[in-house]
Amino acid sequence: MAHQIPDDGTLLPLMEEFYTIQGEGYNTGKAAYFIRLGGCDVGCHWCDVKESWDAELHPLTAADTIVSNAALHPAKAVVVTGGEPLIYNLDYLTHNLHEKGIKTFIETSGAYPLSGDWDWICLSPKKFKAPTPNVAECAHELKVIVFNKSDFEWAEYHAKMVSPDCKLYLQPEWSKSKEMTPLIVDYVKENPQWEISLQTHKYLNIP
Ligand SMILES: C[S@@+](CC[C@H](N)C(=O)[O-])C[C@H]1O[C@@H](n2cnc3c(N)ncnc32)[C@H](O)[C@@H]1O
Ligand SMILES: Nc1nc2[nH]cc(C(=O)O)c2c(=O)[nH]1
Ligand code: SF4
Ligand SMILES: [Mg+2]
Repeated sequence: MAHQIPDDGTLLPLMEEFYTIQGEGYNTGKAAYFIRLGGCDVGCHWCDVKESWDAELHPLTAADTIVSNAALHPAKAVVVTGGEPLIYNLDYLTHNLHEKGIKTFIETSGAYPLSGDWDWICLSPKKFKAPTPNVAECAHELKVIVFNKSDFEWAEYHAKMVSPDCKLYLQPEWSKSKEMTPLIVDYVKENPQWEISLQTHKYLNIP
C-alpha cells in the first residue's frame, strides 16, 4: 500500500536517525544528529544509500517525535538527509527544531523546490535530475561528486548558478576515489576557489 503522506510535513518517512560527526563538506568534524528520510527518484548509479530510495519501506514518523529525539543530544544541530529530503514539505520540521534551539542543516540534490528554514544548505547537484534555480541561489555550499574527468567542467557550470559567497567543494565518488582524488588535488591547486571534501566518516568507520 502506498504511503499517504500529508503535505503539511507532520509525518515523514524516516529511514534512520543517528548521532554522529558530519563527515563531509564545510561542517566536517562537527557533531550533529542525522535524520535520513526515505524516498528518492534521482537515480544516481553510484548512490551510497540505495536502500533509501523506496519511501514505502520507511515508516511514517511524527515530525514531533523526530524533534524530541534530536533534542536529547548535546550538539544542537541536525542534518536532514535521505533519500532526497526536499521531496517533502520540511517547514514544520525545521520550525519545530528551531523552537528547541536546534540548528538545521540539509543535504540535498536540489531536484525539488526548497521548503524549510535552513541554517546551512549543502547542494550536491546531479546529472540525472537538475537542481531547481531556487535551491542553487540559497545554497551555502556546493558539493560536486567527481566520478570522472568530465565532472570538473560540470562543476564549473554549477558554480555559476550559486551565490558568490557559496563555498565550493569537490568530493570523490567513493568507488572511484583512488583515481579521482589525485585529479581533484591537482584541480584545487590550480583553482583554489574550490576545496576538497572527503567522506571522512567512511575512513573513521562511523555512521
Ligand atoms: C546520499 S545523499 C542524500 C542527500 C541528497 N539526495 C543528495 O544527493 O544530496 C548525501 C550525500 O552523499 C553524496 N554521495 C552519495 N553517494 C556517494 C558516493 N558514492 N560517493 C561520494 N559521495 C556520495 C551525495 O552527493 C550527497 O552529497
Ligand atoms: N557522518 C556522516 N556524514 C555525512 N554527511 C552527509 C551524509 C549523508 O549521507 O547525507 C553523511 C553520513 O551518512 N554520515
Ligand atoms: S540524489 Fe542523493 S539519495 Fe538520491 S540517488 Fe542521488 S545520491 Fe542517492
Ligand atoms: Mg552518507
